[in-house]
Amino acid sequence: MSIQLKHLVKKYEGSDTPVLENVSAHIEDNEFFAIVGPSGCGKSTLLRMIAGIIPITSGKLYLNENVANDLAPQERKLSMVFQSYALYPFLSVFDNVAFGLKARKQPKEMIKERVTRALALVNLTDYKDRKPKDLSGGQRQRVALARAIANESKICLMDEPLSNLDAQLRAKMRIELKELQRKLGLTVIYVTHDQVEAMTMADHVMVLNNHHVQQIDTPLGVYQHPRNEFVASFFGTPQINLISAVFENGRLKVNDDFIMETDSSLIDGHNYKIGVRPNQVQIKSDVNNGNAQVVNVSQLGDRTMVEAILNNQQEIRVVLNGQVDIRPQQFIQIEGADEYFIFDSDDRSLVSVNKGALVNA
Ligand SMILES: Nc1ncnc2c1ncn2[C@@H]1O[C@H](COP(=O)(O)OP(=O)(O)OP(=O)(O)O)[C@@H](O)[C@H]1O
Repeated sequence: MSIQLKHLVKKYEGSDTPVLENVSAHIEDNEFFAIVGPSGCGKSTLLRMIAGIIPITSGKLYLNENVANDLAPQERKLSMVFQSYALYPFLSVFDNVAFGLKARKQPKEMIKERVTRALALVNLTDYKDRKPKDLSGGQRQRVALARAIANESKICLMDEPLSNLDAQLRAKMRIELKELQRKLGLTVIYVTHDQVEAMTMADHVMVLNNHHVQQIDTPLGVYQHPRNEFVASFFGTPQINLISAVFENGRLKVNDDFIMETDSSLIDGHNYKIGVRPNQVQIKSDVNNGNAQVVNVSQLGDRTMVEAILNNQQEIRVVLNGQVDIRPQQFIQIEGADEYFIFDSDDRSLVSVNKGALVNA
């Protein structure tokens, strides 16, 4: 089932400012589509409009190329998995999974077959007689998932379904969910504020902020070609460095001491932001007198994160592979970047992707 959003707008009753403006997207059949963005940006609102739980203010929603704005939720033939699993505490796992099918008065044999298969898919066959209170968080999550699967709707909407799980279980469930989606050929729309979740699971990611879609792209696309400063800052840990600079005489002047080389021709006298991912910063650490002083070092196991101050002004985060022996107070030499982005300081859009050396003014 494909889904199309055309210029969707949502205003809640009693408010003049829209929560969402002009949201358009095409979600292909069998696609895992993630909606990401900070708290309050309207992710759940968008999902609820697609589900039919709240009305669309304007714009059109197409399900399989048919306008679906006015269809009741049950007519949309989709299933939903929420952050709170919404399981019935007094029903067994089996009956929880069977609930929707029973409510629709499906034949008994068919219900048994579908529920059994759904429970097997999520590895819960041995737990079918238990009550939700006797399950772990991850198992409860899988019951909710089995219920969505048993409905055999081809579209599954998920709102932060893994947010109540501990880090280890989350990582495991991400893989299981992705596998299930592939195996069953589901079209999944997945809401999360977690960039890692979006990056690891999705075929395409929609980044929402400030009532608008910032970018729709593949996970690599949003990382390698962020359309603006917000997207660049949202993806990647630790966060991208953003350094103010002005374009003068064919070079980006960071301050009176430093200049970043660029081969882009920019507007003379205009302000830009240099965006450098921490792992793209080139440094020399075995120097007596470098251009930056280390303020903090975090050993991350396989990597070392160094926070340093360039010329007592600009803070720069650097990530180095392996365990590197660098200490606070020490000087390092920041040499430039293997790759960096240039953003326009006014509208914060991406102007170009560069590589260059940081040289003395
Ligand atoms: N029923 C409602 N009436 C009025 N405003 C609402 C209603 N529901 C949500 N909002 C507002 O709409 C905005 C978007 O909310 P929404 O729940 O869609 O955000 P979200 O991106 O899912 O956030 P989170 O990640 O925190 O769950 C918020 O400012 C919220 O306060």
